[in-house]
Amino acid sequence: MSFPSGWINPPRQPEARFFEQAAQRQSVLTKPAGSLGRLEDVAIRLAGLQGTDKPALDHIQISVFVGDHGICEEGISAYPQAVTAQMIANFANGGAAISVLAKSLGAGLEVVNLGTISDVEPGLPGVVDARIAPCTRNFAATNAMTTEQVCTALNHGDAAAQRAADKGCQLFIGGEMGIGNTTSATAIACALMSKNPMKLAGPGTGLNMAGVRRKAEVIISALQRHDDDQDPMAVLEAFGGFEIAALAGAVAGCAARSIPVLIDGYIVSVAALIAVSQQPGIRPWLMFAHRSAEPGHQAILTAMNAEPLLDLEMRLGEGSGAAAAVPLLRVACELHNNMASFADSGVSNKEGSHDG
Ligand SMILES: Cc1cc2ncn([C@H]3O[C@H](COP(=O)(O)O)[C@@H](O)[C@H]3O)c2cc1C
Ligand SMILES: O=C(O)c1cccnc1
Repeated sequence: MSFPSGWINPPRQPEARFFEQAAQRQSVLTKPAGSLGRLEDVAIRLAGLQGTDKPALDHIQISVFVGDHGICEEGISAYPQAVTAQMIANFANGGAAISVLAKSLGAGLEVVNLGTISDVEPGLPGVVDARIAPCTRNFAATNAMTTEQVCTALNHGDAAAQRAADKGCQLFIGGEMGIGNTTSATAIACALMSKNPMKLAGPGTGLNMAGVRRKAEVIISALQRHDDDQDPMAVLEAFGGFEIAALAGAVAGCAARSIPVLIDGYIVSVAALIAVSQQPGIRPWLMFAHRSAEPGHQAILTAMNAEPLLDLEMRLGEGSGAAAAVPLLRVACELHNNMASFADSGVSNKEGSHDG
């Protein structure tokens, strides 16, 4: 199997003229310059990325990538691994946070099952069967994934980006579910950024202080085996997981298809960091929704020079933080598209004229 082209080739860059036009429009709307603060930036970003003078968010696609983690053998999560498969049914049955959010936003939702330890009932609506193996291998002992598995997962992510493109997606949100994946994500982040796991490891689903320490120690010893290779492929192979690799493939696939991506919390940000490490040209296509309560998130945001919109102390994942930011993005578009200009409204601008 070959790598998706978005993984190998740099994406097209968004065109400067749409950003410039949108910034120009913001400057003539009936408000003091800059007074809508970051809502102005959001509208300009979306207009620029969508290549339009009227940014819109009528077609939002959410793909939740799911996979189990061998590292759970080390006791690094507060929850049992069986929850991963159980949550697939919960996503499909509408009971998960992201299911409720997607419904309320009118967004498309699909769940990409990359492999779980426990069985998942076949034929659940909205679940894509992309099973690679029941679980990654325990990265405390060996590489989490083979090269082939990483490549397959990247392609599953790219396929999700293609499905989104086929539906005319204006904004893509990737989510994840996989008990143990904050450990995998932390190991990846530490490897890519040469950070100390004692600084980045956090409670995830709710470890106590001793649990967080133990989690950091597991990562420290795995990093020693890994021998400092910061190549994104090597890091994915070493630390997994299937859903994180697929997310990196989806982010790259969206950038390759000129689809803006709204990045969720800790785990999705790590997947974005992998994709950006592989292809720096992906970064302009990403917007960052929220700062997770997971303590390591800020370091990852800083590495990508990202200032997220929200800080609600959320720490769920599933794409929920990104979904929670969508109403704000929509408000930014409404204001941008529908406010009157000084010239149209007869309101005087700073210079006392109406033709601004
Ligand atoms: C019921 C439940 C629903 C979730 N939805 C997302 N996560 C989040 O928690 C997990 C990561 O935390 P850790 O590394 O500590 O296991 C991931 O599945 C993530 O998506 C959930 C966790 C649970 C328990
Ligand atoms: O911010 C996240 O993505 C997150 C944090 C804790 C657990 N699961 C996900």
